[in-house]
Amino acid sequence: MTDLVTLAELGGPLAAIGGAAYARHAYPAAYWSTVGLPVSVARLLASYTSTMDACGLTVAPPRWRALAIKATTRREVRPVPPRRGVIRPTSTGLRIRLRLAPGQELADVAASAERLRHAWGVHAVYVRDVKPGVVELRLVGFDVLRKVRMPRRIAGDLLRVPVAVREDATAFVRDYRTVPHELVLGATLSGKSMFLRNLFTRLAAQPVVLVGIDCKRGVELAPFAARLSALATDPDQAAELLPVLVKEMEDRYDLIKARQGIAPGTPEELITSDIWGLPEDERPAPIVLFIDEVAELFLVATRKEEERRDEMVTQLIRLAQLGRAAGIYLEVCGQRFGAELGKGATMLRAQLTGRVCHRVNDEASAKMALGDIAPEAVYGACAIPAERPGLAVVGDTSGGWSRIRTPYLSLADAAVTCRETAHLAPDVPALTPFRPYVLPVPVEDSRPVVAPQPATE
Ligand SMILES: Nc1ncnc2c1ncn2[C@@H]1O[C@H](COP(=O)(O)OP(=O)(O)OP(=O)(O)O)[C@@H](O)[C@H]1O
Repeated sequence: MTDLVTLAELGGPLAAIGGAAYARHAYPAAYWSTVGLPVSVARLLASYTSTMDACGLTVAPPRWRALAIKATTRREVRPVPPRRGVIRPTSTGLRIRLRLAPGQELADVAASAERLRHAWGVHAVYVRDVKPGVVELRLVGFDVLRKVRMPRRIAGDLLRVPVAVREDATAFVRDYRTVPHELVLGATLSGKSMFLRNLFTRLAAQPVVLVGIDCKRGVELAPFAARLSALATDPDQAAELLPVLVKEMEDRYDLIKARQGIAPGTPEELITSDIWGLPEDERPAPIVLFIDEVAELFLVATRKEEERRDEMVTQLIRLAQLGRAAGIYLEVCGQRFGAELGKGATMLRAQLTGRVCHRVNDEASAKMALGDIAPEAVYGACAIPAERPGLAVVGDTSGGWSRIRTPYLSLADAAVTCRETAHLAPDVPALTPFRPYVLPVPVEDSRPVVAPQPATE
């Protein structure tokens, strides 16, 4: 007997939801039970009006309708819920649009999300604004952050890469064109490297220059050597690499100036255009600089190191301030990033618009990542359990935040991707001296080392 459930078998209520999408495909019964669709759809349809009423989301009907009901029937005039659109199935649950009644707003529906979740027996209900007067309810049938699978259909683009899944089952897309620089914070074993690994491998498939500073002697980034255009594995090497990047940025500004016909002496801050305005054949490739364990760049033991530190911090701040227009983006990773790191730390942090905060050891660390952009997100970050590495709270300067988790990606798989995409690394001559040595891949030879000889010879 077939293990499939079709629209016809699911009965009448589903037919009412404009279920063309259901009708076209037959889904395995296991699928339905995982996402709890039959239950929630049936419940949703059967209890829609009463649930909305109980949640305070109904309004009195328009006067003309009340009069018509009174004139034509003996029914009592009951309040009406928001008009419901077609229920659309997704791989994780359902989506449904509601047309709000006059006087209602998104916050009214959002405030009832928890009550709706219980009423319809789903894992979570999320609400988002679609357009004035219309909101979308997203019903998620199970915990999508437990075993992460990236949504299949995501529109990626140059410097726009999906890296994780949000708790509402949508993809978290790292978009360098809108959020040029990002800070990734988290305690040890919280999943920072996994985040960088996912991000790195996604970017590796694009014509983007990838540069790394990994002061943990390269243990995190060295496996990606094949795709890295430059790698510094200690503060000394970083001190040599950063001025080269700053020079590259200045050269790119000169290129933009030359194209615009602006006099060469014009201060860089006055130039509003960027490399994206250049014709494609003249446009330099974008550079993404990954810095793992940024605190290592700040720590000093001697006065001489202090000078070097100050120089590096100044260069990093310049890259963060002016890099975007030159197509240079920063991905800074660390366990803590506060004023105690020293001069320039808070100034640099202020330039890092995107914030990803994994599990942290104390509230102060969460505040360093999220306190200045989304104070409520700090509590979300403090509640991340240790047994869920990779779970993080992501916020940006718009004040919005959400919980995300990266899919598991083994280091070996990431390294293979980097080797396969090595040919995509654009050539930046200035970075050639910093290109990391790539260990040759051991080739398995099935031939015996010593040729067998017959014993009787
Ligand atoms: N999204 C995830 N799903 C499943 N396992 C994960 C995920 N993220 C991280 N892990 C696991 O958690 C452990 C720690 O992850 P990771 O090395 O990324 O942490 P980290 O914050 O970089 O730690 P450290 O700072 O000590 O290097 C690893 O064993 C990794 O496999």
